[in-house]
Amino acid sequence: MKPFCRDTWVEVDLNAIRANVEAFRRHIPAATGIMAVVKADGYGHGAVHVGQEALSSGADSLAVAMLDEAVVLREAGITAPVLVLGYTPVESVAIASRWGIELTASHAEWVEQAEAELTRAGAQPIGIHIKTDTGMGRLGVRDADELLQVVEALEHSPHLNWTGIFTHFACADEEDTSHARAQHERFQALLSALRTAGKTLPRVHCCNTAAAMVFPEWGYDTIRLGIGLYGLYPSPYLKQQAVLQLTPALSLKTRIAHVKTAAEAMTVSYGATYTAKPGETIATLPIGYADGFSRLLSNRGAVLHAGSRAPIVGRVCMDQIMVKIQSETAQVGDEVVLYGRQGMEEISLDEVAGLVGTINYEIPCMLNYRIPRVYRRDGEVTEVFHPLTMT
Ligand SMILES: Cc1ncc(COP(=O)(O)O)cc1O
Repeated sequence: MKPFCRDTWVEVDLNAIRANVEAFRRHIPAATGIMAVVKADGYGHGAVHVGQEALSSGADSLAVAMLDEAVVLREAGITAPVLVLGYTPVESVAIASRWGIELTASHAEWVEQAEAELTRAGAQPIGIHIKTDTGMGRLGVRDADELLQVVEALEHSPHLNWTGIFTHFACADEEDTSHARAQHERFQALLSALRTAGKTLPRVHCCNTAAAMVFPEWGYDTIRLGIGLYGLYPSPYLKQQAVLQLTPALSLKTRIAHVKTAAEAMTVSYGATYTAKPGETIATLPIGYADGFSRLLSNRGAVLHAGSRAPIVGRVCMDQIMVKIQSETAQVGDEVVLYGRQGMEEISLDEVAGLVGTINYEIPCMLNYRIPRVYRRDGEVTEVFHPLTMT
């Protein structure tokens, strides 16, 4: 039995994941590692499968946003180092200890509370990376005094090992590099302050995809590779620069569920915002905004059928969309590409992001539990994972 009962699915090309890791491997210094960022369920691609492929392709650790995401990786049998990049409530630190997961600290009080919690729980020690805020304005210590307070709190915490220090760039994907350079200078000053205070530095990291592309020499001990792992560029500017050749890993596909040719003028979908002319062929596809296919694509987006673009007509519904098919021979069951390539045509995540007024990062992250993920290697299906039925 097919593991899913609606003909709409994501395809993830594991060869592309491997190729993207190898492209960065060739670009960054040999001594710099690769931490594959698989938060948000691997940017919608599937954290476990992408994490495993990244680790077998040259990455040596993984990163996620929250502890729950890290536990999923461990429950799937992944034993590589996993870092939680976001804030973890102190009440949960014993879970990190149980699964051997590294956490991020941004202030000394959290360290003291975490130590007390681990002592209370009789837990094993965990690794801690200190986050420094050099200009992202999100999490992290802001100056050398704060940083030294966190280091000293860690030095007085038998259950917390200082295993890393990092910062995150806000503008490394932009043509103007002044903000990124200023952040890097602040980061270097913080590292110098630690050395002056006689501290031995643990793993140091700062680069996201954009910084790794533009400033590979800032790789330090590891880069944190997110969007580039999935074959997407951090910005239109860096896509145009094409410092690296990346291969998009995700496609979104479906099959025609219904097709008709208008005998006379015919309105389509809620609000009757589109009127098909006599002779136009309209196909109905089983995907909608409840799947994470944006309603902003109503009367704006397009799909690929028989190697041609077919415009979305009428409003995107919760579970279905309608498209104006070019070919006379369209049939129920024909494959349609919503994101990705078909023949010589492509609908890129960049194009879709532009149509809905967001960035390419958000588009795959929106695809939710209703859409099964089909993994392919060398063109063959290796596994199907359906979040709706396989929890
Ligand atoms: C702290 C942190 N680090 C790294 C990333 C990955 O960024 P890209 O997807 O742009 O590579 C995200 C993030 O929040």
